[in-house]
Amino acid sequence: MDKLVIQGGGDLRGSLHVGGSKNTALPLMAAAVLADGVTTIHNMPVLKDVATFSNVIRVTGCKVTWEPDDDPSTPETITIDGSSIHHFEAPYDLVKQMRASFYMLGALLGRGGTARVSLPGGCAWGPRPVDLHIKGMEALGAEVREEAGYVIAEAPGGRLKGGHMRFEPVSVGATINVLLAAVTAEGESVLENVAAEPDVVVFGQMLQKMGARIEGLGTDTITVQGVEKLNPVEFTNCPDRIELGTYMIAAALATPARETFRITGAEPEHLGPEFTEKFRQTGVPFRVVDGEGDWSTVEVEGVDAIRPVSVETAPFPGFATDLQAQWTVLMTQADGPSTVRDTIYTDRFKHIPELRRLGADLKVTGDTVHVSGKARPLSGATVMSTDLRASVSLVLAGMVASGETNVLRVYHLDRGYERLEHKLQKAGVDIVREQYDEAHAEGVAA
Ligand SMILES: CC(=O)N[C@H]1[C@@H](OP(=O)(O)OP(=O)(O)OC[C@H]2O[C@@H](n3ccc(=O)[nH]c3=O)[C@H](O)[C@@H]2O)O[C@H](CO)[C@@H](O)[C@@H]1O
Ligand SMILES: C=C(OP(=O)(O)O)C(=O)O
Repeated sequence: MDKLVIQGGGDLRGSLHVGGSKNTALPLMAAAVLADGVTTIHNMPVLKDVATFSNVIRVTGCKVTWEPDDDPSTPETITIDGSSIHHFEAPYDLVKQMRASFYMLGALLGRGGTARVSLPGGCAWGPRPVDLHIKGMEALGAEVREEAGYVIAEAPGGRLKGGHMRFEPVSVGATINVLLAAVTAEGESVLENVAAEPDVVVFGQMLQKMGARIEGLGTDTITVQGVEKLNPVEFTNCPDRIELGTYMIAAALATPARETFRITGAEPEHLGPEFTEKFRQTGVPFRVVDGEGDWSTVEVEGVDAIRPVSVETAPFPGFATDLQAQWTVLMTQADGPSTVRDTIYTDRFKHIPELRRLGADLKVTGDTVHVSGKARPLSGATVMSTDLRASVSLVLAGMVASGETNVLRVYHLDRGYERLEHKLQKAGVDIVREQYDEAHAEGVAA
């Protein structure tokens, strides 16, 4: 297994580059399965999750070509040839590795009217049900049953029918899955209380380019007029908004006062107004300037003092739950107490005991973390990654802690941050990846 070893207290200087969005890349890949031909997607991140999903798609007989290179600043291109699809299944061994594999339910139903997809496996935190995904397929006329850990769905007569579905609560994944199925259903579908995250909007735009008739992207109601088939296209993925938010927080934490740190390849609009406003309230100056090509550069200026700012997560345009763990670390360096509340995943706090090991003064009551602020400085320790965003929060904390921090189980981090240690090294952070034998490591429970 790999761990990251960080010598904390150093400065962040220069720039970091944002890669293609993970949470958009995965539905874009699922969309490609709907077309009988070769779809090309640019600006793909080189991530474990993209590799896993490529394998999920390969099981169906579709050909996936992906040749990542070693330079994280150059975007990658993936091609998915849907013409040879013949096996309408997503097996447990792959689906258990990544929850978004469940998008194959909508993709396979939409493409062939039949799907056998494993239920997603163990969760990184609390319950993450898929009831809305299944109800959505039923609303489109699918006959769905569960058998031996698999969801088996059939469209009577081989094609789904338009239907009505209201999502409660708002769900990114269920909106995507039901859209995948609805675009080729016969007739009109009305989807209410849908997610408006940029991941969903950009995915919907690719479906439109493929010939889907969709209205209402980015609002709370989407209407679809089903078409018989979709065409393969060439499409460009958007930058990763969570990576951008993470780097803005890193810059606020570690850029020397009055120096400017640059985050390139960004799409700041995708962060949403709530994050931007809360970041502004911390007193850390930032501005958006033109960048290379289609994307922007965000310039963050280092400060002497960070103001405490409480946040509460909410569906887009609210504060993203995928940024709350990183925000908690930012608030450990603020000049006073604050709270971080997660209303989407009310128990997404597995990073808290680990941050406490670094000396952070944090208390959890219900869905809220109480952060005491900078009064208690952080110092290096060995900590364990438990999920993707938890693990990057530990890296951020390690960057500001005095001494050495060892972040174990970084395979979680590799799901969503492309070559993070290489990027951080270039920006002046003393961070290295090392192999370790967890079972025999001193002081580490297996
Ligand atoms: C691959 C991907 O894009 N993952 C993101 C996606 O996850 P994911 O799509 O799994 O998250 P959802 O938006 O579905 O979850 C939102 C809420 O809906 C609930 N729910 C969801 C589905 C369902 O069938 N029933 C139900 O009750 C969940 O428990 C949660 O409370 O959105 C989350 C919320 O922004 C992010 O944290 C994840 O990074
Ligand atoms: C939680 C995340 O992904 P997933 O939904 O695939 O677990 C994430 O991207 O932060």
